[in-house]
Amino acid sequence: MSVNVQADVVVVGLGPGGEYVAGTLAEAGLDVVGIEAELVGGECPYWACVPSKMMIRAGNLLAEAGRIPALAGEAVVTPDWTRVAGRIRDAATDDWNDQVAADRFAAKGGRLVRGMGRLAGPSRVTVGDRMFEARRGVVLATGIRPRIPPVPGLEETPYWTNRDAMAAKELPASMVVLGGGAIGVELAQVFARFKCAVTVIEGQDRLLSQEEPEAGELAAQALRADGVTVLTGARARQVSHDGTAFTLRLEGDEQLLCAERLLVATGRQADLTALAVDSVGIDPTVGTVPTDGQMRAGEGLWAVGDITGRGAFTHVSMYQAEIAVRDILGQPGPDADYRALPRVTFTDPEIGAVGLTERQAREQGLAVRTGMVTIASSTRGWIHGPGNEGFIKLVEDADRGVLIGATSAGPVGGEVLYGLNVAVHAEVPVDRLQHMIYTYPTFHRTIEAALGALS
Ligand SMILES: Cc1cc2nc3c(=O)[nH]c(=O)nc-3n(C[C@H](O)[C@H](O)[C@H](O)COP(=O)(O)OP(=O)(O)OC[C@H]3O[C@@H](n4cnc5c(N)ncnc54)[C@H](O)[C@@H]3O)c2cc1C
Ligand SMILES: NC(=O)c1ccc[n+]([C@@H]2O[C@H](COP(=O)([O-])OP(=O)(O)OC[C@H]3O[C@@H](n4cnc5c(N)ncnc54)[C@H](O)[C@@H]3O)[C@@H](O)[C@H]2O)c1
Repeated sequence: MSVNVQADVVVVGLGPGGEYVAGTLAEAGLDVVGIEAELVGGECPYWACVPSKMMIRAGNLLAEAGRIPALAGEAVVTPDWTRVAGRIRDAATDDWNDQVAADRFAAKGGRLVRGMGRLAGPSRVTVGDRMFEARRGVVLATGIRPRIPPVPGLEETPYWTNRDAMAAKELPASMVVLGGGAIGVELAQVFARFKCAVTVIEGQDRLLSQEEPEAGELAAQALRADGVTVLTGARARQVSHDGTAFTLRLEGDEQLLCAERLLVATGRQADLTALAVDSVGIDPTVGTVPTDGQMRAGEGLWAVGDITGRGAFTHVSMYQAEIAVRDILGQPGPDADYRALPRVTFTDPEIGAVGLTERQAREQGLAVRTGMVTIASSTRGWIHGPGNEGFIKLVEDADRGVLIGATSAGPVGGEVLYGLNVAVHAEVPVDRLQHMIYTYPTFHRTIEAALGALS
């Protein structure tokens, strides 16, 4: 090693989790080295949350215009992807340039090192031929990458991942989306709304298979209403590309699927071998970095964000980052608590959920009561008219009389989720929730009806 650099803290990976840890500790006066292989800010602002939500905002506007004839008159809209691509390039990503974020980190007093960090035993990280030694600790925040399934032929084709989709200057005429999870359903709907002929192939028997069955069914209905072909319980057997188009063969099906583009969205995984976590006694084959409640992964070692496997969401990475910062600064604070973990799939309708699904609760052997009411049956849903699909589903631990899970699907379903998030997090007794005043006529008033339906 030609150089040996000392610092208080070395943060590897400056996505939302690592950038927060590194920047906050630097502001607190520690000498922080932040190592980033690509762009400061990570996946979320450049290839994930932010650009995808810009696409969704645009797609939702088109869909909303389509609802005008039933309610308000005539509207003629002409979808133009160049507006979306331009906004992502100019406003969101600065043409995938992170200078602003790098300057922000430097202004806080952090030292940015560009390159691939690799652990070299406790408190040591190498980048090329440079060795960084941390006096107080190392924080791992390197995120996860697309998991490409071993479908014969796939590796040899120019398939897209989320990164290609976020950078698309124009949309293909047709696309197959492999995987009907969060990425698959969000992007399938947007692309369909911009007149791309989309087929989603999901291996499980429903979309959004981690969520309530009703959520997957609603997502499928919404996608189909936008013209998407949804194939569940389907798996690709073989993929090829002839220089122009993709051809997919499905297991147990002789029919061929052809499309201009193939988006692979079949989950994501960490590359812990590249990070050499074995040098600090962590098994790289486990796939995630185990941590305790203070985000400690070992002596002088912390981990935050997607690599911890506690929910691949920006809000989880930042929640964990806050805990790690406190712990590194020696300040006491509560352990990480994932009982009320919220997530929102930003389809139209939005599908938000918090805590356990009914099935997860039953598998824990709890005495479960559920209540479910559609948004359309509420006054606000009825007033809303077209686009009012959705429901509130509650999961109660009947022995304790508290909600332990909930799904809020509908227009602004992700916003309505907030009240349920508080209820699950704070363990507000159902009896108290049933006796509070719910504003009329709101979407969230459906929660009151769902509480009344608990059985
Ligand atoms: C299409 C898409 C849409 C999404 N939408 C949402 C959403 O709406 N809401 C939400 O909450 N979440 C969303 N997510 C998830 C969200 O993007 C992640 O949870 C979040 O980015 C995780 O942050 P992180 O800090 O753990 O890792 P990342 O953001 O992945 O950042 C890790 C950083 O580490 C760097 N790195 C990796 N290895 C090394 C190394 N060895 N040395 C140095 N640097 C390294 C990487 O270059 C990267 O910059 C979405 C994800 C995708 C793919
Ligand atoms: N709105 C949000 O918060 C948001 C949006 C996008 C992504 N994300 C995060 O990113 C993560 C990754 O997203 P994702 O959609 O890639 O993963 P995912 O795990 O959510 O969904 C992947 C889907 O692909 C299916 N699948 C796997 N292998 C398959 C195969 N060979 N053929 C057909 N289907 C197959 C799985 O059954 C699963 O339903 C999400 O879990 C989420 O944490 C969040």
